[in-house]
Amino acid sequence: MKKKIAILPGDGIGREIASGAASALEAVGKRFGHEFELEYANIGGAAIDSDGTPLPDSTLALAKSSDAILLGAVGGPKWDSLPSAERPERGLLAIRKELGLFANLRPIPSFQKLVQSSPLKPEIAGNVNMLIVRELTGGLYFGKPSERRGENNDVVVDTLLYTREEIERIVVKAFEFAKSRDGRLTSVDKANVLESSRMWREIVNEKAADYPEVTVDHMYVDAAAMKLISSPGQFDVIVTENLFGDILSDEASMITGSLGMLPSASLSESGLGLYEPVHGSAPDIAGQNKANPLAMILSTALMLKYSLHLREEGEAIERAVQSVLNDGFCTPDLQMEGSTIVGTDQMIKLVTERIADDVPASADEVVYM
Ligand SMILES: NC(=O)c1ccc[n+]([C@@H]2O[C@H](COP(=O)([O-])OP(=O)(O)OC[C@H]3O[C@@H](n4cnc5c(N)ncnc54)[C@H](O)[C@@H]3O)[C@@H](O)[C@H]2O)c1
Ligand SMILES: CC(C)[C@H](C(=O)O)[C@@H](O)C(=O)O
Ligand SMILES: [Mg+2]
Repeated sequence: MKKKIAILPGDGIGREIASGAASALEAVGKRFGHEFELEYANIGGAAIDSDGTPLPDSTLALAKSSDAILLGAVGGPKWDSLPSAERPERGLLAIRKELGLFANLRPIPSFQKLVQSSPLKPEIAGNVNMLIVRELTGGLYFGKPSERRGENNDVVVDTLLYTREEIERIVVKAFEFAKSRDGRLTSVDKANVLESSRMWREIVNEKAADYPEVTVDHMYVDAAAMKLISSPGQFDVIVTENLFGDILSDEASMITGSLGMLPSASLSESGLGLYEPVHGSAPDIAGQNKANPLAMILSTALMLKYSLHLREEGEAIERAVQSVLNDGFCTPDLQMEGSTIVGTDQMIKLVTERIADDVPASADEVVYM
């Protein structure tokens, strides 16, 4: 089977970890007899430098003509002083909007082997398997007006806007995931203050009638932030609006132990998917061979499962990652007893070799989604 994959490395560690995705695909292709045609394009700061815009038309065209898209990360100090409409992050927001990638899935599992990496007590962090379903193309990120005003530019407005349809489709997506998992859905909002959250809650309650097998509860976002730390094991699927989901997923990464461990999938109604780590371009460690490439490699596994419908192949990557961690290898962002710290390149090599080797499933296997 031949599939075309767009790879958009972006900036900072995005460029270092993207090679992990390519190596993993090469190993999967060899072992399972698939041909992956990888085409690279710029996005973010790299695209500002090459084309003068964070999302060149050619990058968007490549993404649209591909079977799936892999993205590293965008942004960095070099472009931080640009006006907000010209920043690297705008390229990321624009590709999400242009491709209609409204459903961002961020699985948060605990790995037994990594339990020391979490600042939480092992009995709290050790038994978690949650999925954050984040709305990705609406809310404060896209509402207009969003501008500085007044004679001295000292008044500012951002707009949190959602249509009923936008909320319905993400809520339905979350119910579907909850139905196929543990049957528990937590909708996170701020309905004690925000009108948008009141409509969100109304829609969740309406849709609940179609999913009698799913138990629904509502939680205010401030309380949810606390519960993620005090009792993360209580969550199965969380559904929430764009900004709340952004913040809560970085917080939740500390349950697994590092931002460098969290992959994500962003899906459209047509089925096109973009896969990227939850983390950013990490300028503080870029170019030092210190970045954890596993979030990117695990995003590649999600791509195989959710866009290319190659579940066995995706699980082969997840199993290879697990096996490398079980043998005590980790990048500097992780902590394990008796571990061997390796760099980005070596971690990529270790995982790639084990994809080729067909490692057996381990007893504490983590399946991301
Ligand atoms: N999806 C994206 O492209 C994305 C996501 C978040 C932030 N950003 C951008 O990235 C830039 C830096 O933002 P930030 O520093 O707030 O967030 P960040 O996620 O880049 O980094 C936060 C911290 O986590 C560490 N970290 C992140 N990924 C890691 C990995 N794979 N391995 C080891 N350590 C890792 C970093 O070293 C840093 O200390 C900004 O320009 C921001 O806008 C982009
Ligand atoms: C870089 C930024 C625009 C982005 C977001 O806020 O969505 C990032 O933080 C993420 O989580 O993917
Ligand atoms: Mg974020």
